[in-house]
Amino acid sequence: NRKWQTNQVTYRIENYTPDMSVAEVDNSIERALQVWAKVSPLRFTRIYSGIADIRISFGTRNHGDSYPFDGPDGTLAHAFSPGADIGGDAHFDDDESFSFSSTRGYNLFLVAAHEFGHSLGLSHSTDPGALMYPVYSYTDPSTFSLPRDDVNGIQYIYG
Ligand SMILES: CC(C)C[C@H](C(=O)NO)C(=O)N[C@@H](CC(=O)O)C(=O)NCc1ccccc1
Ligand SMILES: [Zn+2]
Repeated sequence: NRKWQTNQVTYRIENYTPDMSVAEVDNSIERALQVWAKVSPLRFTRIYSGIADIRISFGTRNHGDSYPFDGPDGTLAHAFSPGADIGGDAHFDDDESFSFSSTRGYNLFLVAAHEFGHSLGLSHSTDPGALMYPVYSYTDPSTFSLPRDDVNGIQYIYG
């Protein structure tokens, strides 16, 4: 697992899903990054042009990397561990239905928080209660608190 060599990490939202409003996507992404900022020295800055460390995009099937998505369900998203170019980037499968507040479809905040764990250098956890557990399970975003296993994981990498 690589790591970012600076605590200042930039991100750019490159496109949007039709499932939610722009404001809801922005808010979900920002809150998902704050989950990790809160328990680490990492600080995230949004940029609107140029090359960001974490490039966030929605796509289906072949979407520009060697890991095509698989249509509805199955893989929901993937992200690359820290590094240049595709390193750190998070891609969301737009054949999924993403949601903001309802439990319909997959909650974008939760999926993004999991993906950004990968973008920061975390792999999957074997702890079923962890955010980095391989399989999505809904928890109320308004009461979400990062599980201890994930806190330990990020603090092991970034101190
Ligand atoms: C092998 C990878 C590419 C599978 C992929 C993933 O882990 N992405 O980070 C993924 O979409 N996993 C599904 C589960 C699966 O494919 O069996 C998932 O629910 N990931 C999103 C997730 C997982 C845990 C908490 C929140 C969100
Ligand atoms: Zn994952």
